Amino acid sequence: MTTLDKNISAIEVSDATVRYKAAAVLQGLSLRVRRGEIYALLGGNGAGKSTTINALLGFVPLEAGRVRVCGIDVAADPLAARAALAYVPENVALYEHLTALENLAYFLRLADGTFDPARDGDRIEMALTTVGLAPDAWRRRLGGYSKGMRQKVAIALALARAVPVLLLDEPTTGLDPQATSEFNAMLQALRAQHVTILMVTHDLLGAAEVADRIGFLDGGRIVQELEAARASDGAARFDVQALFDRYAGARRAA
Ligand SMILES: Nc1ncnc2c1ncn2[C@@H]1O[C@H](COP(=O)(O)OP(=O)(O)OP(=O)(O)O)[C@@H](O)[C@H]1O
Repeated sequence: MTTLDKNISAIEVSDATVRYKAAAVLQGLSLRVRRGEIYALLGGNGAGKSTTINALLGFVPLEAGRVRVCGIDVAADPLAARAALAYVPENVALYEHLTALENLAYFLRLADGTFDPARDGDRIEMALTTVGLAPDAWRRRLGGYSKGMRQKVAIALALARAVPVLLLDEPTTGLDPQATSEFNAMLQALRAQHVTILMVTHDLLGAAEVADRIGFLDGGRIVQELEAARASDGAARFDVQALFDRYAGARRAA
């Protein structure tokens, strides 16, 4: 994984404008996520959250501005930028008829032809352990997995590939409280490995539990940004009432 350097931006969006036909969806969006940081991007329907992810992945052209991932300009070198990213959609697409171990081995070999599960299997096991997938599930087909378990496999794949930046789209939607709490624990484990995470969500309270910073997107730009206070044990804490007030303020300001 990458070295933790809080001064280097893993994600840097500067004055980005994206237009679909007549409508400007991102309107001068600026956003920085530091290495090893968990950033939650909140916003109402149509605020431009998915468009922000698509801009990071180089799937939508910018009318103005710039997007960089680990210092790589997405427009100039989309393949190199994409190699630094793992995108985990709300509904993960992996092979249902393969086990977790087989899925990881297959996709790792696809990403790197020299990958050999017999020699490099430790990488897979470490990744599955970090995301907290119970070992008794490793040899079961994904067809019988819950949504939370599939998500763990997708994130384990990113970890095994040593991808420095994760983009998570609505990761806790449809997870039950147990799976949500496991997801939160997994994010802490990823943070310990200095993975940078941009998480798009509608869940303000969930974001307050795991994020280092929360940004509110409205009208295609960040209208409020809040940083968690650090407790003496190092844990990030938000004042939840202040968050709600700021969110309401953000929506009025937009
Ligand atoms: N390919 C497209 N062509 C035209 N308009 C689009 C396209 N994709 C998104 N839009 C519009 O851009 C706006 C922002 O969409 P986006 O999907 O980025 O919002 P969002 O914040 O992710 O919303 P949600 O929470 O509903 O997923 C919306 O008004 C949407 O209808």
